[in-house]
Amino acid sequence: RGCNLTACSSRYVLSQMHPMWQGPLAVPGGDRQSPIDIVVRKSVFDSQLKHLIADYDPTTCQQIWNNGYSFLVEYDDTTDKSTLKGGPLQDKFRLCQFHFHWGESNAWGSEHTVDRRLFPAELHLVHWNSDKYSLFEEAVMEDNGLAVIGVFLKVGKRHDGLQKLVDALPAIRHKGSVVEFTKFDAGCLLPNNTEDYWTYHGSLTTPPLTESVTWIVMKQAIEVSHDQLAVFRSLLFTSAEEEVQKSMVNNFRVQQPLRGRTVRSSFS
Ligand SMILES: NS(=O)(=O)/N=C1/NCCS1
Ligand SMILES: [Zn+2]
Repeated sequence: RGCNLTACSSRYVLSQMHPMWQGPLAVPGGDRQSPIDIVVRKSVFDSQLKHLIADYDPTTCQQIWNNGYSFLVEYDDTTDKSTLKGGPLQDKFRLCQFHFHWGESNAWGSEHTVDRRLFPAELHLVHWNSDKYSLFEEAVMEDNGLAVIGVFLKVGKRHDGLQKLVDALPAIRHKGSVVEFTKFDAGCLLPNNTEDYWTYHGSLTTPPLTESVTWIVMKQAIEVSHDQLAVFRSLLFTSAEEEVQKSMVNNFRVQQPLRGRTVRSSFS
């Protein structure tokens, strides 16, 4: 169970596609696409924004796999055991998976930017609205269906919580490989400061690119070591059968027009 990057039919014409995970350049009628650049001085402080309440149960962690775009850690989302509430959200959202986007070098890799500042990688914790819908696949099509927390990664000290995940990557080098991965607390990947975030209405950045996401982008990055990031780059886009192996790097989407949207901040 749990959602994944591929388990949804994309309704966009393939011919408009970039490399598969880029999605089409312009989504037909898309006026709330992601990712975007967050222009700090144009963000609007909203005192009504609450604390984020992430309550993740490590026993709901099930597997880690390479889906050919990224690697994802999937959670059992058949009950409300790992949930996100508060922040900009009116409802309770269930954690279904998390994954990352990164570059071939530490100079770039994140999908969102802050005043054009790029980070070497970005974590996405994907949740769906379990107050209103009963499956991810349902929620993914609805305006208020999803909530994704974005956390920037920067190069610094080793992240001890991340290491368990890094150690599992060699076993899922190829597209389509999956291994059991349990008792992982996704909360350990959140920054110490979860009070300060930006939030805006946007879309998934990989197919189906649906405009169903309340984005919550944390102001504080987490630190990971250079070597930990290097292991991300040892993954492959390609399956074991393919002749030409392509390293899994630069799996981020190009930034999308803001189209008049307001980015709100939880801090002034
Ligand atoms: N990168 S993302 O989290 O916005 N895209 C997704 N597509 C399907 C599940 S999450
Ligand atoms: Zn993502």
